[in-house]
Amino acid sequence: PDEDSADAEPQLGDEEWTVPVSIGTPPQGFKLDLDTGSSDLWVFSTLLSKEEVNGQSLYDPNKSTTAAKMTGYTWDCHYGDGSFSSGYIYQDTVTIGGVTVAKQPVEVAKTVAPQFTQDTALDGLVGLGFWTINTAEPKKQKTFFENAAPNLEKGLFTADLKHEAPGSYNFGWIDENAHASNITYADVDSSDGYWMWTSPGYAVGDAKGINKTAIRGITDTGTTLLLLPDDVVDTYYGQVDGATWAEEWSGYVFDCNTTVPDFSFAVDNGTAKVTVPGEYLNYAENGDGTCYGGIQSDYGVGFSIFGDIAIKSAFVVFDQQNLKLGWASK
Ligand SMILES: CC[C@H](C)[C@H](NC(=O)[C@@H](NC[C@H](O)[C@@H](N)CC(C)C)C(C)C)C(=O)N[C@@H](Cc1ccccc1)C(=O)OC
Repeated sequence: PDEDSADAEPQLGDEEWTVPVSIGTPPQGFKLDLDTGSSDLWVFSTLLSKEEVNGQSLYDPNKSTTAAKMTGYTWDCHYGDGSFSSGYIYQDTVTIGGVTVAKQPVEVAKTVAPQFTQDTALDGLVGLGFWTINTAEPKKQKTFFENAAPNLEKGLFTADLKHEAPGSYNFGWIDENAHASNITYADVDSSDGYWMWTSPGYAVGDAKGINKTAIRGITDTGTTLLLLPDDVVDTYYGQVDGATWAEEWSGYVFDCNTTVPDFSFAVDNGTAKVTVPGEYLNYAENGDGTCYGGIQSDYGVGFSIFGDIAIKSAFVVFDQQNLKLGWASK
């Protein structure tokens, strides 16, 4: 079907993926990070002081004939990585991958954290979580997808991120050519507003069976790494020669020449599993001959996070209509 697809460009060495988004009339173009771990659509704007802008594209509602200020509304985001952004809200026409939503609440940034100012690769976020964690006041607003879903063939979207290559997000349809195996679905618990699910277990390297231990976590396209419970992380690095937890990097590191084993997590009752190649788990060079692992601890978050390192190892279906999360190899 001519349903809709948005190419996702990998940025900064697979740290984040952005897609082209147009807002307003005439359309103003932006590179936004589709983030299933949050539910606010916000964009750098002309309201920002110039010290907080570093080349990002700025949305100017005064230049859009379809912009309408939502008087009295504000928004205020605080992310798990300590970053933040806040401002006012306009309704305007938003188009992503051929899907257009008129009157989409567009949160315009008046303040952004230094992490965002420094991140020249993105102009804002498109939250694809559930509206219950949208931060708009006095009334929470629906996400772009929740507003678009009624006009889509299916109430789902898919993420097909790739290692150091452009990926794609599709809205409303499943591209059967994009995945190799059957799609195995897990139940989603949306009560915290995230795409929360439970993996029944994991395996390190080419181990045949799985260690049966429940891993409850969210699938978050906006988080780069794979953050797991300490016992799983310790078991994994127990099989990585010379891996140690380094205070200075506040994480597990190992010699860059180390062969790093695959990591697999089970879906459903363990019948299916997703294998993250060891190559993806040697995430980044620290510059001193040690490399930073793609698997790290979820300590302090309260749940695990299946971030981009896991997502780019599979074809993922975010089925909001049936509250299911589908995983397939590709
Ligand atoms: C803006 C609000 C959204 C929903 C925010 N979401 C998040 O922080 C989740 N996703 C994080 C984002 O994907 C982030 N990495 C995107 C980049 C570009 C900033 C985390 C939990 C994996 C959140 O839950 N914030 C928590 C604060 C928090 C969360 C987790 C850990 C610590 C602190 C909050 O505001 O709760 C009311």
